Parts: sequence; C-alpha cells; structure tokens
Amino acid sequence: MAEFSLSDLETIIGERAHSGDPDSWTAKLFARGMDKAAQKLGEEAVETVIAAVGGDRQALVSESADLIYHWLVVLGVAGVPLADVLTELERRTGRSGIAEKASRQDRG
Ligand SMILES: N=c1c2ncn([C@@H]3O[C@H](COP(=O)(O)OP(=O)(O)OP(=O)(O)O)[C@@H](O)[C@H]3O)c2ncn1[C@@H]1O[C@H](COP(=O)(O)O)[C@@H](O)[C@H]1O
Repeated sequence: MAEFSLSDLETIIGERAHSGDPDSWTAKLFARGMDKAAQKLGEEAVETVIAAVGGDRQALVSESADLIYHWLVVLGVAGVPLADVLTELERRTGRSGIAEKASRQDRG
C-alpha cells in the first residue's frame, strides 16, 4: 500500500470526474464546480488542524487523507496537473531531476 502515490489518486480522480456515476463524490464535486470543491478543501484543512492540535494521531491520518484528496480535486477542477506542483516543489529544492526520477519509479 505504501506504493500508492498521489499520481495514482490524481488518475483515479480524473477517471471519476466525468464518469456520470451518481454515487461518485468526485463526479459530484466536479459538477458543482470550484466554489464547492474549494469549500470542501477548506473544511478538510480546518479538520486536519483540529486533529493535529488535539494530538489525535488517527484523526490526523484520516483528515490528512481527506485533505489531500480534496486538494487534488481542486487542482483537477482548476485544470492544474499535479506535476506542475511537484515541479514547483522541486524548483524550491534547488536540485533538478528529482520529480522526473520519482515519476519513472512510479511507472515501475
Ligand atoms: N479519497 C477519497 C475521499 N476522501 C474523502 N472522500 C469523500 O469526501 C466526502 C466528504 O465528507 P464530508 O462528511 O465532509 O461531506 P458531506 O458532509 O458528506 O458533504 P456535504 O454535506 O459537505 O456536501 C465524503 O463523501 C467522503 O467519502 C473521498 N471520496 C473519494 N476518494 C477517492 O476517490 C475515489 C473515487 O471516489 P468516487 O468519486 O466517490 O467514486 C475513491 O475510490 C477514493 O480513492
């Protein structure tokens, strides 16, 4: 399970976004647009902060997962690929080729 990556989740979100599946939370968020997606991201951020400050380790893991999922949905609704964020993070390290290497490892 440790091999599961943010890139995998981005792919799943992309597949579900316009699936038309009435049971898909992802499809619902994409249909309702940025206001709803961003609102959910904000709520999950607050819940993550509460878990962290409260020292609730299990809640912190769970809320972090909710937060990251909703962050990727917001990126998807905005049309911003995860790779753009990774490239920006890599730029800040002052090194090059790290994101590319991670992507190669991701693909096996
Ligand atoms: N990781 C997640 C994930 N994390 C959280 N959530 C959903 O986010 C929602 C947020 O819960 P809340 O209680 O805050 O929201 P709510 O109160 O039900 O909604 P509102 O009242 O705010 O409208 C819940 O419905 C959760 O199921 C997620 N939904 C989907 N995924 C991933 O996306 C994939 C595709 O999901 P579907 O699009 O639902 O098929 C799944 O297989 C997962 O991998």
